[in-house]
Amino acid sequence: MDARSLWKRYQDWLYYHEGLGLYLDISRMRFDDAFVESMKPKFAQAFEEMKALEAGAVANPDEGRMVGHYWLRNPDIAPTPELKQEILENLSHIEEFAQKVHNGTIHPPSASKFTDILSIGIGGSALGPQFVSTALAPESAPLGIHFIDNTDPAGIDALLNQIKDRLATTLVLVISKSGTTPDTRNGMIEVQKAFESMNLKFADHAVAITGHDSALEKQAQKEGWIDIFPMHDWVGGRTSELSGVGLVPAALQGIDIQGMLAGAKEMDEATRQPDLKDNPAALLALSWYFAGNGRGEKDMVVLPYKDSLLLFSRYLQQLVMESLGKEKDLAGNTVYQGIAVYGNKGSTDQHAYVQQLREGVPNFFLTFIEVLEDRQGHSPAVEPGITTGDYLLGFLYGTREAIYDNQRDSISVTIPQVNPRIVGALIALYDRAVGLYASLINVNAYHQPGVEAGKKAASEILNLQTRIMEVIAAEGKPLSLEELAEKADAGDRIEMIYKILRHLHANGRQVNLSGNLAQPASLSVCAR
Ligand SMILES: O=P(O)(O)OC[C@H]1O[C@H](O)[C@H](O)[C@@H](O)[C@@H]1O
Repeated sequence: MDARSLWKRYQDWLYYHEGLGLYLDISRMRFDDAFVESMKPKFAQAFEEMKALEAGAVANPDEGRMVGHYWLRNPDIAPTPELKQEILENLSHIEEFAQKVHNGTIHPPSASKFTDILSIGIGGSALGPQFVSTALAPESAPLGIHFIDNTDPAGIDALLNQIKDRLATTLVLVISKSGTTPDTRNGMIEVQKAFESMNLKFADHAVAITGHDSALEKQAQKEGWIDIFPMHDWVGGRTSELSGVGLVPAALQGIDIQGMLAGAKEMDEATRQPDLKDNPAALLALSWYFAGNGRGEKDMVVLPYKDSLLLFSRYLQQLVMESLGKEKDLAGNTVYQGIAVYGNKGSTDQHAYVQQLREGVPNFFLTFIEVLEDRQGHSPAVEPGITTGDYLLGFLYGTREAIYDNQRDSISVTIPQVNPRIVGALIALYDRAVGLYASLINVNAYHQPGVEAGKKAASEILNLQTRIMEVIAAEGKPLSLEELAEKADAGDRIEMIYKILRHLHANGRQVNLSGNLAQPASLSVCAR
């Protein structure tokens, strides 16, 4: 297509949201009118399903749950007055709590104010808060935030070392919708021990954000933690940033959570439009469907050309891949659906993998995110009349042109600046795009059966470790791996037994291994 035709296509398909100052350009997705026509019946159904979802239908049939994250930013559309009331009360509770922490009404036993937040959570109980903190935390945030989002002992040590002098003034958020995620429970136990080692009462520093009646809620109540914020079963982890999961840490950092909610609400109104061309989420879903032939045949590469949006791609990985990456569709067909997401940040990534995107395997489509405001304040020239921000613009659009010239498609989202309203709007835009796309491919976007399989397998490995340790302790003399597996009635798990013993040995724990670690059959093990 020549420049003139491209310019016309750009204008024909340009979406602009005046209130938010957000542009969406899908002109570099090379679909034709026939494709758009062919998709209209699917979109009509998708809009119907989305309307029912927002009205309180059980849109998550596999778990028998409603899907209500849109109600969080517009309680008026909640399906019952009780739900509306709960949402409003929870929001007031969050704002009052943050205010009391900021003014010292709520403070640690030995100081007038809390100085730091330690957030312990994983998946949707971490990725949203991490993305928003990186994007929006003010330089002068009243409290700094730190995240334990994994059960890595060294990672926990590194973080605790970082804040050890401020533990006495640290507020701990334990975030877990289920209240039973092992990684989060482990992090909490290690942090509790750190507090106890410094004669600090953990409960005087702890807040729970968790599902009603969860094990975590019961623990927080029993131990008298500072506060508990409820999570509803109709908000999934990956769509929980505008629930207490995201709003409590954001408010504590002095981020304008009402602005986030307002931006999301404004975007939700835009993505309710039944006309494809007036609906930015539908335009995204159309582009994704086209790119991957409705089967995720191409990966979604997300490239924000702004450091503060660094974690947006990581946030989208969970939102997109945990929602769409499903083996079965709603009719029970095996479909192996999904869209792989990766990315980091623009211009930086041009020096990493953009080489492959430009010339290599064409198995992706790019999403550029352009922020019009370069910075707060004046930019010096790095060349006559040229600033660093001009370079960023040049690199973004230069890359867009270079890949398009080599038949690689891209979407461009342009926002005026990174602020709470716009971040809220971006979250809402992708919530809806994923929901519409899920309808187009007929999958349930709101459950995650695959994750349970992983958790189950992990607990079986831990049970095996307990079993073999019991056998080793009882035996009292060296055992070969074969003998140990036999006695533990785990003959088919001998390789895992070897790996468990290798890990214990590497950490100097409980077992003595003799023989050559590289020749497992030579090994014999006895209790330390
Ligand atoms: O918030 P939690 O219940 O601890 O769950 C944390 C995460 O666990 C699993 O990985 C789920 O698939 C995620 O959707 C969830 O965000």
